Amino acid sequence: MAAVAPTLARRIARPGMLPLCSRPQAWGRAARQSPGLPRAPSLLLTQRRAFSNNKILVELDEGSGIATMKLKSPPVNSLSLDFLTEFCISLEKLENNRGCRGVIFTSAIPKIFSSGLDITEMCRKSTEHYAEFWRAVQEMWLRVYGSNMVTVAAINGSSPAGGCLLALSCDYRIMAENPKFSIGLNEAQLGIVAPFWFKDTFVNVVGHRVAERSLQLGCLHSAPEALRIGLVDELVPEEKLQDKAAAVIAQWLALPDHARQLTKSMMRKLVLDRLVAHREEDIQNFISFITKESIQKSLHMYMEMLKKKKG
Ligand SMILES: CCC/C=C/C(=O)SCCNC(=O)CCNC(=O)[C@H](O)C(C)(C)COP(=O)([O-])OP(=O)([O-])OC[C@H]1O[C@@H](n2cnc3c(N)ncnc32)[C@H](O)[C@@H]1OP(=O)([O-])[O-]
Repeated sequence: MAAVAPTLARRIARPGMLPLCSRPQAWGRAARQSPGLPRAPSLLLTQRRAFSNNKILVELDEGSGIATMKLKSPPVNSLSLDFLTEFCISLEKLENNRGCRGVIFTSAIPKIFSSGLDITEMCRKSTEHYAEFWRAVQEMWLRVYGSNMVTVAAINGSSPAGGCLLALSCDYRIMAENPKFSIGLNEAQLGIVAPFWFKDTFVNVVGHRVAERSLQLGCLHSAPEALRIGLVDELVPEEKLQDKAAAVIAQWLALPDHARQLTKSMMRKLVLDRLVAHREEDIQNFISFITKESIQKSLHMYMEMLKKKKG
């Protein structure tokens, strides 16, 4: 896998090449085949296949067609360029496997789902690096938001900013009912601005008013508050999270794939098309924004604040 990752990173990064996700995936593809009557995954006598790279562990239950992608990039599952590259490779493998019909995203790190974009990737780097990094962030979102598969986030820890975006991009969100875990698009607290496609994804989940207030204030919502505003769909005790996620996917997979996929595509197309049509412009916007001295100062201060809080 280590040999494959830089190749994909280059494919994602090279402006002249057709981007991997030049077209969202939820349309223009034949429906996945349902393996038969839907059954609860626990009742199946099935084979599990696992594959892993440095930062993602994938398990596919071949009987139910449900895969689990476990994020395992200590200490906090930050979305670095390497992480995003490996994430997209793993997801692409599942997308290409017609036996896989649903994916659960969860974390292998206790108490943290994902800490969002890796802030160090946005500090004092070259414009080439920023372009490569931002293309990889776009790619993750295009792949998850446009996926043909049923996607469920089993949020077993805190999930700020980019971590929240990953969860928001899924079809369904279940969070561990621990009031210490928080989730939200807190970019404003770092002195940075969530791009339009983060905002659109958020609005599509919670509605305009709730999204506007939450974005302007850079809110991190506790798990109960996240349920109240519709940012997550349900809370369950942490030990029941994975079983609940599998049961939800089984329920969604009970419908004919083509009808569910076309409906998903119809609901998400506008937002996906907007980024696909303006991908390069969005990268340039990111570069102009992130290279501002004031923004670099804000990010530096935020990282210092994280270190102080720790020490
Ligand atoms: C336009 C752009 C849009 C941007 C979108 C984004 O996603 S912006 C991202 C917005 N994200 C946020 O605002 C989240 C900021 N993070 C947090 O709030 C907390 O770290 C936590 C709640 C995730 C975990 O709390 P905890 O007490 O369990 O852990 P801890 O706090 O002790 O950290 C352990 C180590 O990890 C480090 N590190 C942490 N996060 C990041 C990161 N994103 N990146 C890099 N590094 C990060 C931290 O510095 C420390 O390093 P050290 O000193 O060991 O070298």
